[in-house]
Amino acid sequence: MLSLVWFRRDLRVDDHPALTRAAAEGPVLPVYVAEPDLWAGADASGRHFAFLEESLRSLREDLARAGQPLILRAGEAVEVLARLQAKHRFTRIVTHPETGNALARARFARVRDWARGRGLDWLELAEGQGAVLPAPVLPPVAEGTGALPGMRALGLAEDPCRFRQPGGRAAGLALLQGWLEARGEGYAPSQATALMAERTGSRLSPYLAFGLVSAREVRAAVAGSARGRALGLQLGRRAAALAAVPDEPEGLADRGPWARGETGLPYIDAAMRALAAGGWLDGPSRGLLAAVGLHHLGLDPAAVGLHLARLSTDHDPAILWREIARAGEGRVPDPVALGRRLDPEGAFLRRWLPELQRVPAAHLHAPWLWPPARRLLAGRYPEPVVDPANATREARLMRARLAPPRSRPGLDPLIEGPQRPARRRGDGTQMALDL
Ligand SMILES: Cc1cc2nc3c(=O)[nH]c(=O)nc-3n(C[C@H](O)[C@H](O)[C@H](O)COP(=O)(O)OP(=O)(O)OC[C@H]3O[C@@H](n4cnc5c(N)ncnc54)[C@H](O)[C@@H]3O)c2cc1C
Repeated sequence: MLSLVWFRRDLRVDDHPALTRAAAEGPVLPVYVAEPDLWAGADASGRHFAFLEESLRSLREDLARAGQPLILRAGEAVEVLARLQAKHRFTRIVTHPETGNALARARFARVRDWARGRGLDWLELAEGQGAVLPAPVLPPVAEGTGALPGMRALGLAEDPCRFRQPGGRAAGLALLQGWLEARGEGYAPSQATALMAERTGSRLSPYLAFGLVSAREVRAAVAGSARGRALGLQLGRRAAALAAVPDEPEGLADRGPWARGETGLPYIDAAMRALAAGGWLDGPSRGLLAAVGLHHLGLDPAAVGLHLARLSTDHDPAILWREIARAGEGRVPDPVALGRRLDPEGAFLRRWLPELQRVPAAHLHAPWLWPPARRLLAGRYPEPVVDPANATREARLMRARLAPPRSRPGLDPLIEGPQRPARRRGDGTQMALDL
C-alpha cells in the first residue's frame, strides 16, 4: 500500500510512529508543505523559518539515507496533497496529530475532511509509550523533491537573531549529549538564576517544538539519573500542554517599550533583549516578562503572547498560550525583587544593558534610586514606564478584586519585594528617574 506521510512539526525519521507504520506496509511519499497562509499568521517570524529551513535540510538528508528523500511543496495543503494523490493514487495519509495554532488546526481539519471525502484512510499517530523506534527503510518512489520557497516569497521580514540555536537534528542530539555528560549538573529549572538556566537547562525546546527529537527519545536518554527525573517533570508539563491546546486570543503583537526592551525596568529590558537576540529564555524570565506586560503595563494577552511567539525560536502555541493564561491568573510578581532573585550578581543585566555600565551593582535593578542616574543615564537608558512598586500593588489589588479569595494564589514572599508609597500613574509617558 502506498502511503503519504505528512510532516509538519515532527521533522525526524527516528522514533516517528507515523513513518514507521506507513513504511511497514509499503512505499511512502514523505511530504512537507510550506503553507503561505500559516506563514502569514501573526505568530510567525523569520527566525522560525530560518530554523525550519535548516531542519528540513537535515530531514531531507536523513530521509534520503533511509531510501526516499523528502518531497517539498509550497501552497495550500489540500491542493498540494490533492495533486500528489491524482498522480500517485496513494490510498492512505499517515500523520502526527496537530497541536499548532488555530490556523494550523483549522487547515488540519480541512485536510482530514478532504482525505475522508476521497475515501482515503486517515491515520493520526502520536509519540507513544514503549521503546524508541528506529528509522525505517524506505523504498524509493519516483517524485521530484522540490524546494522550499524563500522567506520573502512567504512574506516574512528579515529577522536577525544573532545567537539563535541552529536547526537540524544533529544540533539537538549534540545538546542532549552535552547536557547529559556535563552541562546538566545542577539542573533546577524553577530555582535557577537566568545565567544558570542558560547553562544548565537542556536547551532542547526548539528541537522538541519542531519534532527534531522526540520527548520519548529524550526520556530514554536521560533515564536513571536525578537530573533525568527533573527533566522528565518538565517533559510532563509539555505533554500536558500538548494534550489540551488552548484557544488563542486575537490581536496584534505589541511594539511599545515592553516589546523593544525599553521599559526602564532593567530585568524586563534585559530579558526582552536576550530573547530578541537569541530566540530563547528560561521559563521564570519568560513568565516575568509576560506578567509585567499583562499586569503592570496593562497590555492585552494577545499583544504579549504574539510578541513572545515571534521572538521565541521554540514557539509552541500549546505551551505559550497556557503560560500566558497562567501569568494573567497567577500571582503578580514584583519585577525588581524577582529580577534580583533571577540575577543576584547583575551579570545578566550587565550583558544586555551596556547603558548601565556605570551604575553600581547595588543600584542595577533599580537605577532610578541612584542619585546620579538622572545625569548619567539621560538619553541613554529610559526612565521607568511605571513605578514598579506602585504598579505591582495596584495589579495585586486588581487581582484580589477579580479572583475569589479562595482560589486566589497566595503571594510569594520571595517575589513580593519591598513596598513604597503609592504614586500617581503616568499618562503613558515614562516616569522620572528620581521616582
Ligand atoms: C510566557 C511563557 C511562554 C513560553 N513559551 C514557550 C514556547 O513557546 N515553547 C516552549 O517550548 N516553551 C515555552 N515556555 C516554557 C519554557 O520557558 C521553555 O520550555 C524553556 O525555557 C525551554 O528551555 P529548556 O529547553 O532548557 O527547558 P528545560 O527546563 O530543559 O525543559 C525541557 C523541556 O520541557 C518543556 N517545558 C519546559 N517548561 C515547560 C512549561 N512551562 N510548559 C510546558 N513545557 C515545558 C520544553 O519542551 C523544554 O524544552 C514558555 C514559558 C512561559 C512562562
